[in-house]
Amino acid sequence: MKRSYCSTDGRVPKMQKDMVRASASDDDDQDLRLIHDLRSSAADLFLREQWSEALALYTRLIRLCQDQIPDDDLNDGRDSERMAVFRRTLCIALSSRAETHSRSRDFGAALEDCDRALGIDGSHFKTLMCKGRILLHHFSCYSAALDCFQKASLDPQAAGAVDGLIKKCRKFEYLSRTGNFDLSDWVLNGFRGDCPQLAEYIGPVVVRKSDSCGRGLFATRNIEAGTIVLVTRAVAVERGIAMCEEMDENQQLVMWRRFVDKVVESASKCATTRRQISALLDGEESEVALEAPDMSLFRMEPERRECSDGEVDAGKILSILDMNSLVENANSAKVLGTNKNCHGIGLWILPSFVNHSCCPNARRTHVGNHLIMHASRDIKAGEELLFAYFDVKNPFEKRREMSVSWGFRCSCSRCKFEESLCRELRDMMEEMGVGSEGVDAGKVVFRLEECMRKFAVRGREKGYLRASFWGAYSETYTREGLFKRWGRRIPTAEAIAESVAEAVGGDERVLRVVTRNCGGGGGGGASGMDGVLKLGRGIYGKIVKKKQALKTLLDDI
Ligand SMILES: C[S@@+](CC[C@H](N)C(=O)[O-])C[C@H]1O[C@@H](n2cnc3c(N)ncnc32)[C@H](O)[C@@H]1O
Repeated sequence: MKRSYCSTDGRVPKMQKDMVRASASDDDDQDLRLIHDLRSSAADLFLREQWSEALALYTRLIRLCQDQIPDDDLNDGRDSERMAVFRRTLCIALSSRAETHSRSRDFGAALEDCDRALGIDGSHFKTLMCKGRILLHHFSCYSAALDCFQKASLDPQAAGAVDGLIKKCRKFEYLSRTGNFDLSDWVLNGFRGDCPQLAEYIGPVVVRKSDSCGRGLFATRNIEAGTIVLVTRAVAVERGIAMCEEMDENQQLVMWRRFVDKVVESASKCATTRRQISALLDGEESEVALEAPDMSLFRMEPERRECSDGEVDAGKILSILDMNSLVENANSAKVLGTNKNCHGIGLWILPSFVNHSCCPNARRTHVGNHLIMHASRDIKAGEELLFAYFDVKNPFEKRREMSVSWGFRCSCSRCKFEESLCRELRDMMEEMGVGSEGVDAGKVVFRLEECMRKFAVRGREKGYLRASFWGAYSETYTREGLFKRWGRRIPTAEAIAESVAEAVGGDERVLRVVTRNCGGGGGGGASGMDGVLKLGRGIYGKIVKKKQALKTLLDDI
């Protein structure tokens, strides 16, 4: 609604001019009053956290200002006083609407408004702060966020308030480049206070086609055991506290529903999130036909951002979540800083491309809503990084059942080896009661070791079979009576733990066997301690640099 005060030929008679001036100034007063009223009502709604109502008023205010500013007057320097007021008000209204969008978690729309406000006033303090915070906390664009805060710091309003954010951007930019994370202080402090804020980090990994399992995550260079390869925040996580150790079915269902709603909401508010989610495998399609996405999909660069509300197919999301969501408390994972009865389920995009193996080489640690993935064994360049989707310290048949319940038949090197065990060895194992219920665990261990000697099973394959009958080993080494009876006739707990960890990766149960068997966290002397620390590195990765922090984590087992 742009008003013209001119007659068709452009000239206005004197009397008419006076009348027009008077009515224009009345109109002006009215417009300014309306603007003032809208601003204060919107601000009031904002303070009361009534986001959608506040958004509606800010949108009216923005339209009103825009209608007063002729198109060619934007940014052309011909500013009348009146236009200057509208432009200033438009900038403030856009900035306030950006803040409101941000509070209602519509970060894409918030950024669009920030950019429009900064188009009017490139040094607008409130907008620079809003944009910087969104880029830092939501889009993980640390350099772009730093740029905003540095500009904001020149404003007198900054008064040192920006220094902390500038420092944080610099630190996060460094972490996202190097992966040099260290949670030692938080661990040594007994996980007190807020959990550490982590930067997004994509290490030496790439998504590409895997030979037998659709797409997978592969190492782009040799990776040493313990190295962090990925730190990434969840699209959404839902948690609940179990009354007993496990959640009942009803609780699980409620948690799942809330989780699905959160993912759908995130997807509906951000096009990048929608694109990332739709690149994941869903139960309906064949993974053979799926292409590996470009790694740029996982980096939220500012120029790739095109966020806005959009349609989401909730049915498809549900099917994707079925295949890709991860529970935090799993044998292949460690949750730091939460109560043991707290159970969480979440969706992390890049880790969703990690396939399963019964001899995995990667593990995850959960800190807040972040997933930290590390190599649990040395990994060669070009090798696939693999998680254990279920407890792989089980015999072959049991693992086969579990992989089928996941919808696939695992054909990892360990499954292939155990499937192809020669008939005689299998018969001998069966005959000796290896793996049967009710058989003395020490005897099972003793007999299995005998069998492997007889059939010259060596190295990693020995570790595979030991891991398959881990239950018997664990019982034998931790139950005093059993250990007294069999201890001298079987290998030491450290030797078994090392062989199992080499073959299929260690976990807390393996560590517990070593520490208990050697009489406490120190293990048996210096070499025992070295073994424990090595196992600990495999389980926790290099998330704590200080040895004392690692010892604290191990003591907690
Ligand atoms: C979370 S997705 C892993 C990424 C998936 N391969 C892709 O292309 O997106 C889980 C699915 O991958 C496949 N998968 C994972 N590990 C496998 C394995 N060891 N053998 C066969 N298929 C596997 C199964 O279809 C499983 O349901």
